[in-house]
Amino acid sequence: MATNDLTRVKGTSIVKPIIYGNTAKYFGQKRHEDGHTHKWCVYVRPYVDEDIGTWVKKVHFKLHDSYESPTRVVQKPPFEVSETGWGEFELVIKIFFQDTSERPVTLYHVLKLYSNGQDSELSEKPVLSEFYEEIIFQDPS
Ligand SMILES: O=C(Nc1ccc(C(=O)N2CC(c3nccs3)C2)s1)[C@@H]1CCCN1
Repeated sequence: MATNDLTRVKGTSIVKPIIYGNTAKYFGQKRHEDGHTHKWCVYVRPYVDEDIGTWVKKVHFKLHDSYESPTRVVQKPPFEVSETGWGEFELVIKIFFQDTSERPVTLYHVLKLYSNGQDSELSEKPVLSEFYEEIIFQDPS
């Protein structure tokens, strides 16, 4: 059965594995105009190579309230937000599905900028913090 088959099959579930998290890179110095030190990208990606847009309608990324327009709505893949900043904070990621009968899924991710704990920003190496999650659709329509 194609994973996008829309006929409802009782007693079945469809598992859609995803990766979510962030990459970050130190500028090399603090930016004078705003004190920012890093660029970063937060994302939701499929674990396997597929068009995630066939089953994800949009993703909300809720940044810290000090950011302009802190709730970023991404309506098509790639589901990611790129920003700059100086610190680490918790983001809320809310995933909405093409099948509107499916409730959205909310994930929480602490933005990681420093490889070895707070303020160890001297590393020129990119930082990666990502997690595996399985979205399970019970008795999909
Ligand atoms: O860092 C932390 N919270 C942060 C919240 C927002 C941060 C940030 O990077 N930015 C706001 C954004 C702006 N730039 C200009 C105007 S608003 C750039 S950092 C916590 C505090 C203790 C440990 N972690």
